[in-house]
Amino acid sequence: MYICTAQQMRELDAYTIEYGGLNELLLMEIAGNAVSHALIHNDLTRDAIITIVCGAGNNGGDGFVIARRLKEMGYNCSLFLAYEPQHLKGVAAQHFTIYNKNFPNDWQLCDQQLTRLKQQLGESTYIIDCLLGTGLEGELRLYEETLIQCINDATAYKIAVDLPSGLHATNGRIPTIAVHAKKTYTLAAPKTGFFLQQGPAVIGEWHCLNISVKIAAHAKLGMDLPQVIDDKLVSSGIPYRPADGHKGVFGYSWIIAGSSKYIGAAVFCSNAAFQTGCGIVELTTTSAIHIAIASQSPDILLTSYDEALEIPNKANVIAFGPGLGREKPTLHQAILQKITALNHPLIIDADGLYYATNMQEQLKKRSAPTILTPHPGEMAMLLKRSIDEVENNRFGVAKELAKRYDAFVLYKGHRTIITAPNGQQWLCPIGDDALGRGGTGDVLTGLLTSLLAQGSQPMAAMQVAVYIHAAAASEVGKRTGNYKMTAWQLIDALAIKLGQYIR
Ligand SMILES: NC(=O)C1=CN([C@@H]2O[C@H](COP(=O)(O)OP(=O)(O)OC[C@H]3O[C@@H](n4cnc5c(N)ncnc54)[C@H](OP(=O)(O)O)[C@@H]3O)[C@@H](O)[C@H]2O)[C@H](O)CC1
Ligand SMILES: [K+]
Repeated sequence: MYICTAQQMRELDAYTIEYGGLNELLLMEIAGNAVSHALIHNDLTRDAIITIVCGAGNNGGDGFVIARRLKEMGYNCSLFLAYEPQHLKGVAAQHFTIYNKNFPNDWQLCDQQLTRLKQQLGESTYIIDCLLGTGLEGELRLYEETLIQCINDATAYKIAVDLPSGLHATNGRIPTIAVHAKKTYTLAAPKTGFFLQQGPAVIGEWHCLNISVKIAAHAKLGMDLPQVIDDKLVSSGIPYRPADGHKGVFGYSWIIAGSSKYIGAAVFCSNAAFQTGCGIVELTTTSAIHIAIASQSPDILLTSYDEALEIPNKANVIAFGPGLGREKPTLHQAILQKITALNHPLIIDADGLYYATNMQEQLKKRSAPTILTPHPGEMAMLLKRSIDEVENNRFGVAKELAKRYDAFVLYKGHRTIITAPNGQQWLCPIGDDALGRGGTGDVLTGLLTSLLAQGSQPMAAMQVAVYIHAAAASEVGKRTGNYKMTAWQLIDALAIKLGQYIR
């Protein structure tokens, strides 16, 4: 499923109208119909008391269609207009006229004191938010701010049409206040703002409704749209596991990680790799922690980087970085030099990224794939910008880094973005605060290493890894509470989750 900015949505609308034989009036009818059907099938009970609040733009226009359709089907539905009907323009005005022909004067105006509206919202079981959609510009006006506050104050189940009013469709910012939706029925495509900044906090559960907009025309229009990772894609990306496979078939991961201070990073990364199906995992780390690791994880082969670096000849993927620390720059820089020259897929994570900043040109020349896995602080370090700057442009900076290093980039965040060297992007739509704990990043690197070792291509491995990692964490969080999930519990849950997604 493709993701659009507000501007891209407008261009695709215009294309649909010009080349698809549909006009704006019809598109709005299709949109309102699609939402009313979804509401009836998924949400509304027969005794529901529904209030639809409409603004003066086309988001409000969708609301007039929804109100008409629900009333036609006998639902108890009240329509509130934010502005006098004479302020309506274009197709929204036309749809209001159609509504008013079918249900003459069966609507109310949000009065100055908002007493009628507040009373109605208080008695409602559902509020359908059609105040503002993709047309929001700049700071919210005080009047709309007050209306949104009234909607949020009500206890009714709130459903946003296209997006919660007050949320900026493209950048995910909420300049003042936004409707806190339990659910969002978005039209034609989810908007980029759903996955950025404050967007995820207000959209609730979201569903995309097909309204005949020609999304497939994006390539013709020169748009490079990111896509959302979904269950199907994850299932198709899990490497095939033949029943007669032996350890040699399931790959050999070489993980270079850990230090006296960060023992856990090495343990979690290598165990995540081993416990998600990789045939053999070799961990190269400081000999000072060998005994601690061996007693905890006897399945992992151990070598030391305190002496000359031995390159395991069976290794088919290398991960470098978790828990290295920055205390031994000469040693770790030299290791990165050596492994960069090898013809293996190479994942660079955590402190490994610190050493990678000195090696952009060598990394760029690699013929085997390189995968960089920065969080926002590491992205800021790699691009020499502030965290605010990179976070304000997550899709853009991920592409820029991929291009600079000719690498795959897994840009961690509440909604992780993955990017191929050619700029193609995918977004993970799930993940919550259960993952906000030390060790979970090391687990992700281990899982990614394991999938590559088992034969996945880099893009598929990243898609599966971020999604399974997030889905497994949510499940553990549900069981233990999000305060309590440990990296070990997450590792245990990974293999079970992978099993659920195997075709
Ligand atoms: N995706 C599709 O193909 C379709 C989407 N539809 C729906 O159309 C809206 C977009 O409609 P648009 O008219 O462009 O914009 P909105 O309704 O979201 O917003 C316009 C109104 O918002 C007011 N506005 C703008 N900024 C502010 C602000 N800062 N504070 C308060 N109010 C603001 C604006 O008022 P003005 O006085 O500034 O004009 C307008 O009243 C999309 O989201 C979908 O719901 C189509 O129905 C079908 C096709
Ligand atoms: K809305």
